[in-house]
Amino acid sequence: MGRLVDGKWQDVWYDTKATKGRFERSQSQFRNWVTADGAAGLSGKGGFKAEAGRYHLYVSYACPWAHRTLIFRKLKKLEDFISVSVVDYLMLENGWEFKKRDGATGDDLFGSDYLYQVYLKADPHYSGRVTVPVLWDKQQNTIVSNESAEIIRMMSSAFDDLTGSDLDFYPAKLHEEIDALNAVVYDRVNNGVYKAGFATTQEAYEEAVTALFETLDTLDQRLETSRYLFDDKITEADWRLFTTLLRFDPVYVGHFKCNIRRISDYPNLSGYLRDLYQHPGIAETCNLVHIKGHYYGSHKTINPTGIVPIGPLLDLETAHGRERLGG
Ligand SMILES: N[C@@H](CCC(=O)N[C@@H](CS)C(=O)NCC(=O)O)C(=O)O
Repeated sequence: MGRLVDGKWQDVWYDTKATKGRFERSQSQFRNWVTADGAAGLSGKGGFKAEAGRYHLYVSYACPWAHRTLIFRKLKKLEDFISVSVVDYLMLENGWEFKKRDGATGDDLFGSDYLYQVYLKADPHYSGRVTVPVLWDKQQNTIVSNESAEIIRMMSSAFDDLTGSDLDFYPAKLHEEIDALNAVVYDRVNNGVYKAGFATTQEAYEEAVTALFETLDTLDQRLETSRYLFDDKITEADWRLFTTLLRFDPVYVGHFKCNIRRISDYPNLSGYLRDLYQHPGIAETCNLVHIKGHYYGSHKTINPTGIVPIGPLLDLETAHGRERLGG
């Protein structure tokens, strides 16, 4: 775990001293957008037109943020249009590494050893964290974006003329509602588990865990009568919640001490998780060996022995019974 400072790698863990033990996630710095015609998007510069074979994704199967992009690449039929490299699941003193083992592919573009070397190709003086996912432009040789929330929005629509996909996970009439729910789920659930797990004071931990379970309780109620978060059509908000729910019982309950309840204890969230997992194409994007191996093996300040628990037994394949709610 570490960061680049003016282009030099430094091996440092998150500093929570200045924030009373609270983990604060830093902002992603590459914020350009791929658009259908290459015009500038909501932030950054223009010049990134949607074209077949031009872009490359760097992901980790372990990472919930990168997992979003793998799901959108699959569902939006982008696999033949955007290539992908998968980092090794262990993230140690050199940050994310490229190795060819257990589904990790190595760096298919440059043969790099470490992901920070890819960041340095885009900006030799980069300062900041070296995170996945990364959307790379093979034409301009730079990073388009390292912000998953924005990469999935690009994938949602920019390539539609090429792929012929008309699946819309962010329908215009729901923009405000989806954005509002995403903001809560991001703060209290997606990032909430990290705030609990990386807290270094009791107060910071309890604050995060309390907010997390209050929100899970509310979501479970919402899903009592609604198959997905917005009635019977899957939206972006569902996929953003899914990647955290998938990791919850195998990792966040134990490793991040998010243990008031398990997802399997929630009557509706548990079936909802299975429903999304069983959606065509999704199981192939899920890799529990990388997920468990990464968290338990990489965070030595939390789990010094690196031992990966064998359990829990998961039932992701069993019937979810949610067809009764429509969709
Ligand atoms: N806001 C970013 C966050 C990405 C992120 O933090 N990814 C983690 C992996 S789960 C990472 O690469 N962490 C490395 C680090 O913080 O040094 C996004 O959603 O794309």
